[in-house]
Amino acid sequence: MNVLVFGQTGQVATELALFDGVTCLGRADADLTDPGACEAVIAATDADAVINAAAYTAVDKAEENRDTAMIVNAMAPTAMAAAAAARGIPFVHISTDYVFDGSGSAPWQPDAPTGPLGVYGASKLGGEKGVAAAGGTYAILRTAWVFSAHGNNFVRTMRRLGAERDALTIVGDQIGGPTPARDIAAACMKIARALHADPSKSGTYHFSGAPDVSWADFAREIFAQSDLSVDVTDITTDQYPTPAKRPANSRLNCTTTTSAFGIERPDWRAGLAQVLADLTP
Ligand SMILES: NC(=O)C1=CN([C@@H]2O[C@H](COP(=O)(O)OP(=O)(O)OC[C@H]3O[C@@H](n4cnc5c(N)ncnc54)[C@H](OP(=O)(O)O)[C@@H]3O)[C@@H](O)[C@H]2O)C=CC1
Ligand SMILES: Cc1cn([C@H]2C[C@H](O)[C@@H](COP(=O)(O)OP(=O)(O)O[C@H]3O[C@@H](C)C(=O)[C@@H](O)[C@H]3O)O2)c(=O)[nH]c1=O
Repeated sequence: MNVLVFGQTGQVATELALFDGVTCLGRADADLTDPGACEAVIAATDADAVINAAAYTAVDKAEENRDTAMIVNAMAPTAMAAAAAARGIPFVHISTDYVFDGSGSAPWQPDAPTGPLGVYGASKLGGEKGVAAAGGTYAILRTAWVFSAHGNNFVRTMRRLGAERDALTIVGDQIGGPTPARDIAAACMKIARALHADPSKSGTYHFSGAPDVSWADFAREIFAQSDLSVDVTDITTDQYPTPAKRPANSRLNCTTTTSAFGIERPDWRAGLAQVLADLTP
């Protein structure tokens, strides 16, 4: 199957590029600040499916760059979904746990009420709504806390800070499932194939790594597996002020992803070991 991917340099796009039949589009091929250009690329493609792995992902910066975040994360995916619908090919769109308000402690079901706390989450929710309303075959795959050997992510941040300091304070009251980018790429490919065969599987799905942990415990595991001796102290969200609010409860219930596509939650600790091996020269 030939698959057109928006995104080239990002964590998930880099992993998607490793699959046969995938063509990745960078900014020079399709700039998401120009939704019409994204639409035109799909109108001209002979691909069997489209995956959108590009997004404005700078959570704090989005607070002051609302317009760009909205165009890239809401308007561009909406235009892509319309173009894919017009061509009759499935569209897989990646979204985020940050569409939820983080209340409670139960894992969020895909049809649970949304309530983004910041601009990034609101812009991603706008994209979800546009994709679902476009009338084509689609999957919205919400994931969380993505990490890989390249790009910006918590693992690389912790490795950098851990090399400089012997003690860190990390938020311990935000809980979620760290997710290896490699597993997200594999899930997107499997879902694209399944939708191609059976459009009735269209809908919103969840996919995150297991077990759920706090950022502080995620950091502890990163240091343990890296043989770095760093003392991690839990702090509360209030003690780590940021421009954008983050959800306290980012747990995602992924059962419908397993029942519809046979995709299980990956153990992120194994994914972390792979990523650290890739990072070590
Ligand atoms: N990172 C995370 O922790 C999480 C991510 N997600 C979602 O997963 C998906 C993939 O995220 P991830 O791989 O981490 O993303 P990255 O932040 O690693 O990469 C973002 C990608 O989007 C591209 N991009 C940004 N703006 C534009 C633009 N205007 N035109 C063209 N390309 C653009 C970037 O290209 P360039 O290098 O040119 O800027 C880059 O390739 C996104 O939908 C994200 O919202 C969901 C949950 C968690
Ligand atoms: C660096 C650092 C961060 N933190 C906290 C801040 C925050 O609550 C948490 C994670 O910080 P980050 O800024 O790396 O994570 P953040 O950019 O918020 O990550 C999010 O990115 C977007 C794209 C998503 O879609 C989400 O799923 C999620 O992965 O760790 C500390 O407590 N101490 C520290 O020293």
